[in-house]
Amino acid sequence: MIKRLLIPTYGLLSYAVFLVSMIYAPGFFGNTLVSKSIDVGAASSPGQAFLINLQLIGLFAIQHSIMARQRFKQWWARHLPAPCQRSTYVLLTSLLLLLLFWQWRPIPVVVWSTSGIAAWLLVGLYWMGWVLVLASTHMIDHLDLFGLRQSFSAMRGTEPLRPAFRTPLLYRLVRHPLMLGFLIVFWATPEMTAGHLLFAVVITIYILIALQFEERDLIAEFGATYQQYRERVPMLLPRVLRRTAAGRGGAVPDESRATASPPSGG
Ligand SMILES: C[S@@+](CC[C@H](N)C(=O)[O-])C[C@H]1O[C@@H](n2cnc3c(N)ncnc32)[C@H](O)[C@@H]1O
Repeated sequence: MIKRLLIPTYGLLSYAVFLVSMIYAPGFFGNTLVSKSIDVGAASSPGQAFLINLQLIGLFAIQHSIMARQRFKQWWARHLPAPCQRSTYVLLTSLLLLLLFWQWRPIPVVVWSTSGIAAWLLVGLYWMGWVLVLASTHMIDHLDLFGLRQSFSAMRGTEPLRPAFRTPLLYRLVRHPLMLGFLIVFWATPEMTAGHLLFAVVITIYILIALQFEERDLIAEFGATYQQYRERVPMLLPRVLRRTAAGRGGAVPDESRATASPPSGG
């Protein structure tokens, strides 16, 4: 009985910490609404800021990657009740994000700056990125992604259903709309500073690598269904945009094929 109450309480607390980080994030990356943002904070030399910031991203990336892998999940299934696992992952991810927001050092060298209509368009694109992020979590399974479904199943004393493979709406346009939303958020800014650019470049590389591993797991789980999906639907750039780019003379590589062989290991 105690376990049945403790597990959902833990799940709700983890979700609350996640909400705090996700409510703060748009202000942090958009340099708006909050006092400590990506371009505002304690002054340090560019070299020191660079090193501290790299460590903050590194911590987040290491935790996020290790805990998302099947081998790690099998290992900690022996130490932690199954319904708490996703909540713990969400809790640690959110705490590391909050640490990054708090400790991030600005490097205020301006790389590009826009004004007028271009600036407004970039701000609009930035907020569209967040809408894409939020919508995508609901299209896959918001409650499962953030551990709430598992917690409530424990409260009812039932086994949570394994999430099914799904391709609703945005997932018919690209395979990773949630990550596409994040990439838009990190790059769409009217004024790009060196600190912001550092974050955008490193996290983009990280996301592109992490997606190879995620797809490897998805193929292991859903087999031919996911393979066919991969052949049919582009990874991040919708076909209509790729055709436009190709029409303008830009050579657009086929992402589906480019990612056909995920890296080994991990
Ligand atoms: C944080 S979500 C990101 C989903 C996707 N990479 C995206 O950017 O939209 C990661 C979880 O979604 C699951 N997932 C990804 N694509 C899926 C699909 N089409 N159907 C069901 N689950 C999916 C993965 O197994 C993983 O547990």
